[in-house]
Amino acid sequence: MSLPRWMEPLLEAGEMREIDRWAINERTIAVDELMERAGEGLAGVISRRAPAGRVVFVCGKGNNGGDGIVAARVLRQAGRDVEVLLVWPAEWMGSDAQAQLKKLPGAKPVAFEAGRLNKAQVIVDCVLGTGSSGKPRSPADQVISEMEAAKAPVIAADVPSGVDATTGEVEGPAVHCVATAAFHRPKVGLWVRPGKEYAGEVDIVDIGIPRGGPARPDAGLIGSGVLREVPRRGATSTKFSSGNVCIIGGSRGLTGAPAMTALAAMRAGAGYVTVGAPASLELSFTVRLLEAMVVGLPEDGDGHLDASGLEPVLKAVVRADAVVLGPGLSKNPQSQALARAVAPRIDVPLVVDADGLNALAGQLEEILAGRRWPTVLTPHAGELGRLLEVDSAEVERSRLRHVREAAAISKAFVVLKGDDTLVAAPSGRVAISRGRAPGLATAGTGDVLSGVIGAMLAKGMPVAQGACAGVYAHLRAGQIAAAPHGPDGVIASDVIASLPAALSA
Ligand SMILES: NC(=O)C1=CN([C@@H]2O[C@H](COP(=O)(O)OP(=O)(O)OC[C@H]3O[C@@H](n4cnc5c(N)ncnc54)[C@H](OP(=O)(O)O)[C@@H]3O)[C@@H](O)[C@H]2O)[C@@H](O)CC1
Ligand SMILES: [K+]
Repeated sequence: MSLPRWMEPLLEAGEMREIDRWAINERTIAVDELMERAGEGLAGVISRRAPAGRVVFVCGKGNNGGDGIVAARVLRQAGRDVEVLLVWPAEWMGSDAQAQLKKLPGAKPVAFEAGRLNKAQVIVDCVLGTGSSGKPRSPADQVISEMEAAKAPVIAADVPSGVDATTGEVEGPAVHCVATAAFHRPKVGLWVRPGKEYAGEVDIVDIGIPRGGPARPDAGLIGSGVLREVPRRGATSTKFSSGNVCIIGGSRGLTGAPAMTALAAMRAGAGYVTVGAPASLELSFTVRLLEAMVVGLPEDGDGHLDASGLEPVLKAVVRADAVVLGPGLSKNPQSQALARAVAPRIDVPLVVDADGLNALAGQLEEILAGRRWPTVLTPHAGELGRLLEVDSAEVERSRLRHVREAAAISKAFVVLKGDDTLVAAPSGRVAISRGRAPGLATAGTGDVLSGVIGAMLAKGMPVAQGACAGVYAHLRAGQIAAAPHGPDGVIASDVIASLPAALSA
């Protein structure tokens, strides 16, 4: 199935190779023609981003190196001071790259030497591209470390060397680039951390591959078009048709979380919001949430939801169109047992967040197996690690693999939060947020996200679309909240207040 209109496709290395092969074999476009356009495009990116000074190209033996040699020729012909350094002996290079070497005017390429990087105003990384696999091996590893240590900014051809184009994983040395010239389409690894941190700005270079190629990408960026899919209020709307969200959570000391989830759901357009929380805490919600309903639920006498509350919870959610389970729930064993009992019994779309997720740790498959309605899980790396029983550092190393694994096991849609928020479907499809909203790096913004997604699902959006609309609106609200004074000092309440503007754009 092709990606929805609001997703901008990203390619894995294998998919790019398939497209290249198709263009060459089926559309009779010669490799050197593709390489010529890639090199010209790369030269254009260099001219725009680094218009003056010496350009030092560091070229590997594959076609990525060939692209660099074309760009070096184009810039030399335009009068730029250009040097080409080869990582491997010229005779080891692929035939297409060797052919380009012969066309290079001016000084011959020389073997790589770290000292030569000192004279560069800009370094162009053409060592490894989509043909690379695994940790960089010698001599590429040493060269990559030297480029990383050099003072001059680095621009990458197609993908920063050391970054896995398909996964964004970085197993050994890699180069932090100010920009990456992505040929044909950006590769997935440019948008997934840690690879994303190395890619810098991503400039897309058209290399003349026609439409209609063979690859059916399964990953893409969430585009602004997703907000056009959000149902809007109209003349015949009622508070119920706008979306009825019920939030179950809260505990002594953790009343802010469900309150923010509720406010976020309302600001994202839900017309009717209920908070179900420990009975002794009812007043704190009543005074804060003027527009929401509050239902006091059985508790242990110390402000924690009690496992005996299953039936009252099911009663509280009976008219809801979507439920958010977990904000402020706490790790109290009784409350966790309640969450495990409630999750399979909710017959509307369910968002599980925060301590609701911790309740599912290690039992994802069993607990969610009985659900007949879609589920969205919204973990950060630590919570995903607990769900899958792996270290959070391991999740951070391979974010794409782990989010897909959790979605496959749980049959839920999994939203792995971060600057590169990843939304994985059980099918393996992944939608990726562009990110770049540092204002969101503060307490409570996760509670806001679960409320926004809850509102989208309550409005009846299909689950993948609703989750992505929620992620996009939340991101944009984070950017709007930071606009007047920068990201520092943004608090989650500012993000909530910015949601209507984010959704109206
Ligand atoms: N195909 C096309 O039509 C077009 C492709 N285009 C461009 O080509 C790029 C892909 O080119 P590519 O496939 O030649 O591979 P590329 O990334 O240059 O180098 C791989 C070389 O490195 C080696 N190597 C591998 N892993 C390694 C490691 N871990 N550590 C060290 N070395 C390693 C491996 O050799 P090995 O030692 O494994 O035999 C191989 O020689 C793509 O990104 C785009 O820029 C454009 O020009 C448009 C047309
Ligand atoms: K590269």
